[in-house]
Amino acid sequence: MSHAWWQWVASTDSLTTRLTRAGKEQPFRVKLLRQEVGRPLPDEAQALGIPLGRHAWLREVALCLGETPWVMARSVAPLSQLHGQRLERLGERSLGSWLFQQPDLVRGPLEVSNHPARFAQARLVQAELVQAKGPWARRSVFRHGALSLLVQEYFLAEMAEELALPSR
Ligand SMILES: C=C(O[C@@H]1C=C(C(=O)O)C=C[C@H]1O)C(=O)O
Repeated sequence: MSHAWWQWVASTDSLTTRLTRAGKEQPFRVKLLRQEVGRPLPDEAQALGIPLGRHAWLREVALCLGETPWVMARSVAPLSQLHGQRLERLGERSLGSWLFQQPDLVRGPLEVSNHPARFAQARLVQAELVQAKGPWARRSVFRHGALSLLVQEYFLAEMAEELALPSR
């Protein structure tokens, strides 16, 4: 992985904040693609340490600068661990704006994938505006009290283009 991408993929602070800064004069926007209760995919359930088939809150967004999606994201939280956080009310506010306000927040290790296209398409709604293609994907589990929240992020080729990042 190039150093330029490492600065993004390995960062553990708020991606929302980084994107907002990198986008300069372009406005940062969370485009909500899908938010529902459903069953996590097997590897998502495994990452969360929950049995297969348990219901979870699922959220898929495109993180955009101006009209261009730079990152697609899919987040998963076990329904049984949600007590009053009202995450479904986030709408187009960034999940990070809530997460990084939690004083007890702990972020688990980052997993990185360099085959995100296949990985992403199996998960993300095929948004009419973008096929989730890009060089890198990452995910980690955030813990806040009894809540575990899996956040998966797919860095898109458009972001590489706009920031003149290397292909990998
Ligand atoms: C975890 C963060 O929140 C971002 C915002 C998301 C959302 O609004 O659904 C999903 C993934 C993250 O990239 C962050 O900003 O680091």
